[in-house]
Amino acid sequence: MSQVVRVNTASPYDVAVGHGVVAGLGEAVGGAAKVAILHPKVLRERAAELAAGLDAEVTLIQLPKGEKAKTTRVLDGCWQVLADEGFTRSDAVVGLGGGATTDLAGFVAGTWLRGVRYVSVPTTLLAMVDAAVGGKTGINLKAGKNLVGAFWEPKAVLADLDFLTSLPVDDLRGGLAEMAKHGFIADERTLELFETAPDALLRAGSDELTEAVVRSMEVKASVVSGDLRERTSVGDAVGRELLNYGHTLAHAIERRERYTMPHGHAVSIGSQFAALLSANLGHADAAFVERHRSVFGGVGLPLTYEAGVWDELRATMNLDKKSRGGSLRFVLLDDVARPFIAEAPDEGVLADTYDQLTR
Ligand SMILES: NC(=O)c1ccc[n+]([C@@H]2O[C@H](COP(=O)([O-])OP(=O)(O)OC[C@H]3O[C@@H](n4cnc5c(N)ncnc54)[C@H](O)[C@@H]3O)[C@@H](O)[C@H]2O)c1
Ligand SMILES: O=C(O)C(=O)C[C@@H](O)[C@H](O)[C@H](O)COP(=O)(O)O
Ligand SMILES: [Zn+2]
Repeated sequence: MSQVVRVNTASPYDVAVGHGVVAGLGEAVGGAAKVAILHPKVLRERAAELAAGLDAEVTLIQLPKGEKAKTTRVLDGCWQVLADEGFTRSDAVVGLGGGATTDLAGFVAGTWLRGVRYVSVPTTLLAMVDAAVGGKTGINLKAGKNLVGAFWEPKAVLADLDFLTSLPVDDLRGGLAEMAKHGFIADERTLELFETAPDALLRAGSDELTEAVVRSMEVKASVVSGDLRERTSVGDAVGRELLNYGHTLAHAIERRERYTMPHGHAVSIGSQFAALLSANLGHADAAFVERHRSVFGGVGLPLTYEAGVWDELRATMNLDKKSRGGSLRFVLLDDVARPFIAEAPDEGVLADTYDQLTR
């Protein structure tokens, strides 16, 4: 079984999803004479197998694990390798790994010679449904998450579900957090799957997980097709910022944790905060807040965070990309698929909402 989800931006591309779709890598690199495959250590054997199957001179670049790949030092190291190997504008970069790998690899591709062909091969659930699709690439700084980056779209995304069989269950959970987010922002059926089959969603290879993955990719593809560069949120007409639901607090927590908390886990906590804030601003009702707890909590994701650290988190949020001038902006929901932007919410309400989250 394999399916294709189309991303309809100015440079359209396909996301192939199914078992064995990584076999399409040769075609996706489009006749490049040199190909660099960036991958974490855990995928070194798969990277070597894929390299052997390509009709190109392949350079394997092993990256540090997880967020440690998204640094200026690693980025500089990758540029040096491409320079040493003589990569030109007709060559290609492949990101084989989770979202940390695809964020870094996409940025390497987008910046080398001001941009070369990029192919994304996501190998975690989170990367398949979110990070590998949509062209956001970048790295973290000590000052904050994803503060440096660029929009650089892949020529193709190959989401091979076979990779999920080796993924630890906690990494599956991280992907489920972004999928639950996609459910709340746009897709009631996804939420039903979380509510009726949470155990099946935690099992690589289940029909329920495959259905939810494809639905999630469709949500992501549809939003980025309408607003690739995150420019159109005005008043209640919310563009790509919709995909940032739960991320304002999540990114501040990740920074506070020095990027050791998995992104999806932070998104789960941040989404609880977003639901509570919406209720406290008089929008969502108590049942909607409770639905967040049961959907994210039902697959074992965290729902609360430490008391007494609001001031630090709040200061980090000033650099959130949705902020304008000194004002915070939050993407919130009245209900499923009913978004609005909360501009500069009252600071007292924000602090009280955080207090509720810590209980
Ligand atoms: N660009 C975007 O639109 C976007 C969207 C969502 C998240 N992100 C970013 O994605 C990152 C999180 O991605 P993630 O959750 O995939 O984390 P990750 O990339 O750190 O991967 C999690 C772990 O799984 C390992 N791994 C990868 N594939 C494996 C496999 N098939 N089997 C066993 N282990 C495997 C990795 O080496 C890592 O240790 C964050 O940096 C986040 O900011 C980006
Ligand atoms: O694709 C998007 O747009 C998103 O916001 C998806 C998020 O899940 C993702 O974590 C993204 O990297 C956040 O982007 P940022 O612009 O807030 O750094
Ligand atoms: Zn995210």
